[in-house]
Amino acid sequence: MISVAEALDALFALTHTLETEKVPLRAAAGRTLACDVTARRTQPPFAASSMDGYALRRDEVEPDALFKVIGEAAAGHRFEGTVKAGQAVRIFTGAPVPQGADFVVIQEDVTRRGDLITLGHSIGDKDNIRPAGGDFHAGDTLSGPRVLRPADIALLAAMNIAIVPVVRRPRVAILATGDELVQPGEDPGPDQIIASNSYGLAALLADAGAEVRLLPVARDTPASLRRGFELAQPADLIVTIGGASVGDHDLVAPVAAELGMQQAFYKVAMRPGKPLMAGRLGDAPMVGLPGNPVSAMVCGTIFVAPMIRAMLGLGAHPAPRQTAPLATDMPEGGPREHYMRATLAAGCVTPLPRQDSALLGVLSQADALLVRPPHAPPRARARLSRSSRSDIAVDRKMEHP
Ligand SMILES: Nc1nc2c(c(=O)[nH]1)N[C@H]1C(S)=C(S)[C@@H](COP(=O)(O)OP(=O)(O)OC[C@H]3O[C@@H](n4cnc5c(N)ncnc54)[C@H](O)[C@@H]3O)O[C@H]1N2
Ligand code: MOO
Repeated sequence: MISVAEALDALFALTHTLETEKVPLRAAAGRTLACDVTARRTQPPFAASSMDGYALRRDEVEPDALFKVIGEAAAGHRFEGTVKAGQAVRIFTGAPVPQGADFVVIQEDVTRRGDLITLGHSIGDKDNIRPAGGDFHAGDTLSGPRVLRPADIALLAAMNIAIVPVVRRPRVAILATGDELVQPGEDPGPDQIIASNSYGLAALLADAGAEVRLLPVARDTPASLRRGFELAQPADLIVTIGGASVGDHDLVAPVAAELGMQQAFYKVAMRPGKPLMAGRLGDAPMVGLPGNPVSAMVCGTIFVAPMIRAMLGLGAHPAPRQTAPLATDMPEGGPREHYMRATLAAGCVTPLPRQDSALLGVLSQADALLVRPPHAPPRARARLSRSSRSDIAVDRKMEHP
């Protein structure tokens, strides 16, 4: 059996960065910016007032100084003239500062009578002017690749970028297998259960940036599985669920092999998730996830979501990890790397008491996976010493590593 790190490397070797496409700015949120984008303008494009008040010359600011108001500058409407000695221009937030002026006195510090103003006594040094280019200059870049957050969308808009180059979303086809499976909302027979994994995986991979197709469940026959693989094309990644183990009805590997799958590996030294398989089927990588619900979700988090990010050009990186103090004593670990469902509270990590890989209720309570290396020695609960810290994978929401 290969290690988790070896399996992840083999999976990354099956992927490549997808091509770039252009989308309108409104459709770019959450997408991956494909390359550096260059600002088409300077912001602000002119020195702008940051307050409502009066624009005048700094060297004339002194208590009780008197000025004549010669005009007005509002946002979108500059004052065309020049401010000379003894003159001021009424100005509003966002307006271009008129020529000759280099200071804005806020209106609260001014007394106005007709077109004359008198300054108050506590004006201070702040000029209340935002310099041209104070935010960014034409030619500055927003660097890619990166996942575009709302703040990035605002920045691109200000840069006057209406069409955004993004990496195409990986098309993922999810094929659940098993005679026992029906869709949510259907009426299961006495021996049937709901195909929960497909929905959890779809949510996980869509969140990672994929465009997910859920195929009809394949029955436990070679013909139905073959049909499922046909329906999976075209895809950038085919993910099967179930039928990966050694039972008489576990047909994914033999049928995929018959269709020409070149196997990269089968079985990983991890718990849960041991019967994971992967390879290339036609042009697309294929990952065969184990059927147990938690196994499928853990493998999705540790392997498939990182593959999606690699295809988006975000780099070949494992799910993020951090360390946290252990809140409870732990016995010696087993031979496989163990991804234990755990909770984080007050910065400390606690494994949940039941770790059966069928328990979705436990997975839903978890907000982290506690990673125990193979043959981990017993661990005492942390007493605020660094040596008692344990690795945890993924962030608070397991679907978003
Ligand atoms: N003799 C052995 N038996 C098993 C071994 C083994 O090494 N030797 N490995 C066990 C482990 S570990 C796992 S994990 C499972 C993996 O089995 P399969 O990938 O073949 O999965 P299935 O048998 O099809 O299903 C297992 C379990 O999960 C349920 N399931 C399947 N698909 C879905 C779905 N889309 N949504 C919800 N639940 C699903 C299925 O009904 C079964 O209960 O094998 C062990 N056995
Ligand atoms: O590997 Mo299975 O995934 O332990 O339940």
